[in-house]
Amino acid sequence: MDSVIAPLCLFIPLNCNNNKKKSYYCYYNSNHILNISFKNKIRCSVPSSAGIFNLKKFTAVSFRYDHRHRRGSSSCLRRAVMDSSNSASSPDMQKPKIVTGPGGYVLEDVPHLSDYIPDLPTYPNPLQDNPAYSVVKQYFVHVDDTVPQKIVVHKDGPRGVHFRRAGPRQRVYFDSDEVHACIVTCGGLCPGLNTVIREIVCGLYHMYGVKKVLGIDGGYKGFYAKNTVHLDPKVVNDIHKRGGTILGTSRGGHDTSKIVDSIQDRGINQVYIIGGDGTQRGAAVIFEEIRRRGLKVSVAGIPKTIDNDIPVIDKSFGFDTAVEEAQRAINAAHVEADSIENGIGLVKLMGRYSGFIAMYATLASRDVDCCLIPESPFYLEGPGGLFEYIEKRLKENGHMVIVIAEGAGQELLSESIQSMTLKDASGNKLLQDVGLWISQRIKDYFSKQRKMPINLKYIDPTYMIRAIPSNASDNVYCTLLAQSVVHGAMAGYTGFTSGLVNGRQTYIPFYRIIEKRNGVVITDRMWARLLSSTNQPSFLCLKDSTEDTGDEEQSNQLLENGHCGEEGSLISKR
Ligand SMILES: Nc1ncnc2c1ncn2[C@@H]1O[C@H](COP(=O)(O)OP(=O)(O)OP(=O)(O)O)[C@@H](O)[C@H]1O
Ligand SMILES: O=P(O)(O)OC[C@H]1O[C@](O)(CO)[C@@H](O)[C@@H]1O
Ligand SMILES: [Mg+2]
Repeated sequence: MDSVIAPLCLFIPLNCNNNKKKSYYCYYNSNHILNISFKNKIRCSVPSSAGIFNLKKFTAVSFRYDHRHRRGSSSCLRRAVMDSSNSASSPDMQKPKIVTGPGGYVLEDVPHLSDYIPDLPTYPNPLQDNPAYSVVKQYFVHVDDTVPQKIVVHKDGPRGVHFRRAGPRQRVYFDSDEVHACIVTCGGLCPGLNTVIREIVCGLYHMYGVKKVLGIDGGYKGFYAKNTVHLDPKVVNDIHKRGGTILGTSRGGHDTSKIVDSIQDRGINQVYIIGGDGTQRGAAVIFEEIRRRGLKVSVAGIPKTIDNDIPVIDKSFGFDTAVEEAQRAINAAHVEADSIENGIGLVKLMGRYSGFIAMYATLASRDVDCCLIPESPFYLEGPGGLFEYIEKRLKENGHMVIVIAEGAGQELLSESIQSMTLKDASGNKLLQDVGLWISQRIKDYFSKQRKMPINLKYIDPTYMIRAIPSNASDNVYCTLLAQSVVHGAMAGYTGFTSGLVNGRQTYIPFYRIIEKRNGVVITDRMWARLLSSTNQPSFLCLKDSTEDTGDEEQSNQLLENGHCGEEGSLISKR
């Protein structure tokens, strides 16, 4: 094994350490020369033959100059990656941590700081002395506790994939005084963002005695282009009562090396990243860069998306609040439609690629006659089409309510409107307004082709359902997520997202969260329930629904989520 011992203390020439705000990195180049650099500009080189290092095949390891150990004219570098066979840049480190056991047991484990930094000191968990927690029997989570992804299993089937159970560990990898945490929020708004921020700050402060917490202003770009704010329990005390995020958010602006430079320069060692699928992708590359540089920095994600499109987890926070708020719009649409002859109430709800909000709002409301989502293609004219169904409903009932997700029918829009390929700053496709488009098509059809007077009221509560504070149950959920993520980072886990799986808090490796997008499975029972509640056409001919569509994603989801045969779980996305 090409084992290399770096000295705990390294003397840096005087001209390199005269500014406390600067960070110095040391890289071994291919000739085994130690390069000391500031912001990637090499300042001086020390040949390994100086006898300090015993280097063999050792590349791309970085050290952070630690100002706290500065003594006179000499400086001390933190002991970092020592073993080239286990170095942060080794391909082995990039592989998922899979642990297998008897009966087809699989643990998809999360990375740990000790995977790439040996000999890290541990400390007793300060919670053991906290009067609030010390009375709780078995408060600490057993190291071997894991949570199954599939809870519906057959007698002879494999035990399947598991995730590490979240919660406080007996020993932690950070001394409380050493922790310098930061929190960032990215992507679109979602009810509960402020609650998660509040509970991370309060969790760090009250459970672990951490006093240094920074808020990054305005999403990823805030790391290098904006100011930071100090956060403590007093600052965040009331923020859960407000919608939005006190930190601000943004799309785009993810520059990995600038972000990690900023983390290093500020001496941050716990990074809490709240955001959706794009944000978690960004978090994964930040984690990889941090690991490549061999830094003792935990990177933890908290999944956020109003669209509920993040896989593996039961649901995302703020989703229930959004569905509840959507009820108000649907109710208004129903009242309007019911009060006039041939009234049609049309409500557009969020859901770029996934129709969960529309589906759950429809199911909850019972006033909706037709729900249109991106996962279920539909057509307007001809037998079995939307227009035919609207006419039938109006004749039967005198009014009707339609809910449409913003991503539904986009293929129809691009046929009639010249296709636009505009994208937002994060690269997400900008959608055309399906609500306005379909309103016009319905009006045109009934006035011009059917000569039938209708009264259509279009309600677009898009931003109203995500700009509000979270409701009571989402507040509790946000608290559990925030505390789980704090326990995980303190325990030295990194490169993970904290999420609810089958009702239990878990740590999920980033690659599982970002590998695919979750959507409504239209061959699933939940969609069948919706169809039977609205009585709308499925817009599928019999051939389509019985034929194997070859959509592996959908069939996998059906099996993976334990949907077959499982009844009664309110939190699963069935
Ligand atoms: N593949 C990626 N690699 C690195 N960063 C990314 C990637 N995708 C997105 N990001 C960054 O993540 C941030 C948020 O992404 P995005 O705007 O897609 O929102 P999101 O997190 O998916 O949330 P939502 O879609 O729920 O609003 C942006 O700053 C974007 O630059
Ligand atoms: O207008 P913005 O802020 O980009 O957000 C709109 C998008 O955000 C989402 O709510 C996802 O966060 C999508 O449903 C929607 O398309
Ligand atoms: Mg997204």
